Amino acid sequence: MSHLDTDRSDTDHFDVAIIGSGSGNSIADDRFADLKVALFEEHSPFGGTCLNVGCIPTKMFVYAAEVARTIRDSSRYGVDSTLDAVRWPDIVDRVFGRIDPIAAGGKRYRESGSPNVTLFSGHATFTGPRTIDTGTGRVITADQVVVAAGSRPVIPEQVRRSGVQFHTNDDVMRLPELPEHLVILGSGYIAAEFAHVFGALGSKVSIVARKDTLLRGLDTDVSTRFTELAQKNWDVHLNSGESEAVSEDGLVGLELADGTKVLGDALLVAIGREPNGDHIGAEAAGIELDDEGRIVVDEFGRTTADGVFAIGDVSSEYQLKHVANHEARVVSYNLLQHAWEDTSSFRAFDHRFVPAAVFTHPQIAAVGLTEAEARDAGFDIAVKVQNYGDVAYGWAMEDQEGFCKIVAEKGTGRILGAHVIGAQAPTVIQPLIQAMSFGTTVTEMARGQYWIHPGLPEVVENALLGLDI
Ligand SMILES: Cc1cc2nc3c(=O)[nH]c(=O)nc-3n(C[C@H](O)[C@H](O)[C@H](O)COP(=O)(O)OP(=O)(O)OC[C@H]3O[C@@H](n4cnc5c(N)ncnc54)[C@H](O)[C@@H]3O)c2cc1C
Ligand SMILES: NC(=O)c1ccc[n+]([C@@H]2O[C@H](COP(=O)([O-])OP(=O)(O)OC[C@H]3O[C@@H](n4cnc5c(N)ncnc54)[C@H](O)[C@@H]3O)[C@@H](O)[C@H]2O)c1
Repeated sequence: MSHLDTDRSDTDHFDVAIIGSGSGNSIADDRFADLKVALFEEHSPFGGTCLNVGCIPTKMFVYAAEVARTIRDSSRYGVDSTLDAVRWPDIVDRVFGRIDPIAAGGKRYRESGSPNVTLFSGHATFTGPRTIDTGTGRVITADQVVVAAGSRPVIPEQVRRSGVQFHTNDDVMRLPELPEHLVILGSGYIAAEFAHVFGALGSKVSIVARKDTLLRGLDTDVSTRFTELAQKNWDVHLNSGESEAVSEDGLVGLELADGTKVLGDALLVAIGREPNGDHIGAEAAGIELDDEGRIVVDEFGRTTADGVFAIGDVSSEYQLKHVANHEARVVSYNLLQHAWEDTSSFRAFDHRFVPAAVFTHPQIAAVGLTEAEARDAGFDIAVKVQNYGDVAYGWAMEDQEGFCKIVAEKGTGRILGAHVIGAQAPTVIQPLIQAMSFGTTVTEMARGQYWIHPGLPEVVENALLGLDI
């Protein structure tokens, strides 16, 4: 018996407690069949952000937006077509008609299909070390706990107190009608993806960004190109300063620092997401949060409280589902070691080459260091920017927007970063993620394999060959 174990005969005592049914729900698989597990989810629908209000529905909307865009752009290829109508309610039904039953099925499974798991549909709050008020009238204890409580949209105080009606990713995908004019506060992933979705489906889109570029966290060449293209596609207000939410004549929107009013019939707030670690009684549990409200974890996912792990948006600087999934796999394994202080049998998080993609128009994907980060880190680097339009498939697409940029270390030929903007960027970049993860050098990658001709990944091949390493 480890020092974490307590009295197993107590009905309110569990082997493992998991707070959050997003990535947390994947932890208790068949390997946990002999363990008594408590799972907490306060929200309906069940299944967390990615399934219900994040990755999955947004990408289903993005696909519909791509179809609409393809139709609108078809004449440049000699194919004339007209977009007859966008049936927004049918698009919403297609998305949630698929997702809602999956969420309901997931909940049913945890309620009645997995006998070792007890689902508590309430807000979990620590009242002491590994002691949790379930929000359903019971207090439970557990030998080990995983906090997988995710994050929520940041709402600026001036928007909150204005009383102006606004939306977030939680509800904007279920609007009863397609807005004629959507005003978006923010310039990051969510703003870029929803601008594409609503813009392509027919809404006028205004983006209000505090600074001079959209998607500022990305490589400068990518964010600059994206900002230029966004200015052609949408009504973009850069350097807005702090905006106030306003409503006028039945319209809602923002008043920028210079007094300009940007008004439409719906306002979307997308200025980042904050971790939910401040809502779980962290202090009573002995769980430390950092300055940005994230739960502090080590490479094994251990928090500062004995027996308590954390994964995903609540503790990770990467608010990405593939990272939350990876962390869930690692912590799931570590839980089964029934160890805490002796980490010799534990697995560690691998955050070396975390990729990300923005499913906007054009699509964007990145992995590793930006050019500026590589220079700041003191690397002697070679950089190559290869246009989609330089390779045969890019000609076929008449592409004048996309490029693949690779940053590599001179001498060693090590790939330090890759940045793609253009059609299918998240797919085009995957071989570069693989090369970086397995330590394949520029020359090995460029010439150690065939590149299908004339496939789009030839843009990667040519970028590699163009590097002066
Ligand atoms: C619009 C949008 C699009 C996105 N698209 C992508 C994408 O394309 N690719 C990608 O990689 N990532 C994407 N993400 C990010 C991704 O959704 C998150 O990184 C991921 O879902 C985080 O998973 P998680 O398990 O940490 O948290 P969540 O999935 O948020 O799960 C946390 C759960 O815990 C519950 N909970 C919280 N506190 C308590 C409590 N005290 N008691 C009981 N229950 C509690 C919450 O209700 C929630 O269901 C997107 C996010 C958004 C918002
Ligand atoms: N495809 C994907 O993987 C995907 C898609 C959507 C969301 N996500 C995840 O969700 C996270 C949150 O997305 P997001 O777009 O809300 O945040 P974000 O961090 O991507 O971008 C937020 C933007 O809002 C700006 N901002 C901050 N405060 C502001 C204010 N008061 N007024 C105006 N602008 C302000 C910031 O400068 C930043 O550019 C992302 O960082 C990402 O990790 C991922």
